[in-house]
Amino acid sequence: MSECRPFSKTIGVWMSDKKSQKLNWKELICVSNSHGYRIVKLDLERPLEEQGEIDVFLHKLTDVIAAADVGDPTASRIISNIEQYLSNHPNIAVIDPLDNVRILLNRYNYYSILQNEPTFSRHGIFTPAFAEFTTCNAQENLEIMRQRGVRFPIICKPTVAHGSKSAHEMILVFNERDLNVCRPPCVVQSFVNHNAVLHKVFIIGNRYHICERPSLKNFTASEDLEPIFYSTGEVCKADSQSTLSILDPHDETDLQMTLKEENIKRIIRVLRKEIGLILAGFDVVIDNLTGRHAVIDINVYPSYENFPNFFENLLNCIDETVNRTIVISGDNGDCQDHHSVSQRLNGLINVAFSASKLGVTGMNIN
Ligand SMILES: Nc1ncnc2c1ncn2[C@@H]1O[C@H](COP(=O)(O)OP(=O)(O)OP(=O)(O)O)[C@@H](O)[C@H]1O
Ligand SMILES: O=P(O)(O)O[C@H]1[C@H](OP(=O)(O)O)[C@@H](OP(=O)(O)O)[C@@H](O)[C@@H](O)[C@@H]1OP(=O)(O)O
Ligand SMILES: [Mg+2]
Repeated sequence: MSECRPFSKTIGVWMSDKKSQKLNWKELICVSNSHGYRIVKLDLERPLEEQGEIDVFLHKLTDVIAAADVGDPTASRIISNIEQYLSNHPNIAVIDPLDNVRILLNRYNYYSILQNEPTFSRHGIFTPAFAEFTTCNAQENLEIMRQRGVRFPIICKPTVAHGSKSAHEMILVFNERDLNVCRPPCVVQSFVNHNAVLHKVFIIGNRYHICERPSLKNFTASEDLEPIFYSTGEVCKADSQSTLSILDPHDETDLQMTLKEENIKRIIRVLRKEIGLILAGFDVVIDNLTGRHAVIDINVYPSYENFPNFFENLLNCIDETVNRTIVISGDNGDCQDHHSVSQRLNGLINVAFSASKLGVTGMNIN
């Protein structure tokens, strides 16, 4: 931890009550203070100008942006006040810029970014085929699926990826007969059998942590199976014990599938370049037939569960962003360089790893 020094800068923080209650504020304040920052909790109901000067705006506004996008007047007012405030104070470091966050609010948008990434396929990385339904017309939707190569079984996911409990309500559909359970606007995606293992990657700037979670067992298309409704939280949290995660006996004998660390780094680089978030996460499953890595979800400012030294890493990243300074370690040794944020997000240099019982942590991927 850095040595104590007087506070020279202020971090204004806002996140939902749900997220705020999970946050260890004491530790955030302590680590921030040791880096020379004071923490101010912002009240979005009051003018930001009245809440003191800030140097950093650290937020998770997904819920509010999502509500504003569907016309909620309070949320719209809050977002436009924040945008006005940030445009009046261009020197505030925003983690993360609202426009970048918006990209991840829509599943169709971010799957399209992943699908269009030319370097992925040669490294065995893909996003499963997907399509968007905007109406309830089952015949039309079937045709859309055919055109886009989406095959049963499918997972139907709300198009809006964040901002409410309902964003995480999923449906597994096994045949065209049951396509009418899909409620638009939604994205349907081909199901990838992955032996019920989910790899979650949490990213803080140039640092990341990978951990394993339970996931869905293997399925095939079937005329007999009824749709399965589930919420991500019931199946894919560290302590979830869903029967949907119990492999069938014949699945147990399948080959073990290994996560390719190199591929995780490739995905991180692409996300930085195309989406440009400092605080993000994504989920990967490994196709149990081909070993290819499927990116099935990207998240804004996720839970960071078990991320080693989360606050220290966060503050280091904030320091780098505020100072627009990074240490680049390459073959020619360490050097200091000054970059704009976008240049910084595009840079790719060095990696060092430390394995832990809880997962794998990578450092300095840029
Ligand atoms: N294409 C797929 N193939 C196989 N399983 C999938 C696929 N898409 C999603 N899943 C399963 O459904 C779960 C939820 O999907 P997804 O990650 O898209 O939802 P989410 O609610 O956005 O998740 P999170 O809470 O991590 O943000 C995944 O963790 C995985 O178990
Ligand atoms: O609820 P948890 O603590 O598990 O965190 C979840 C987080 O909720 P939070 O915003 O309250 O942190 C979710 O945010 P929204 O999509 O709803 O905005 C999303 O990022 C999930 O991926 C996180 O789950 P994890 O990826 O870690 O499984
Ligand atoms: Mg998600």
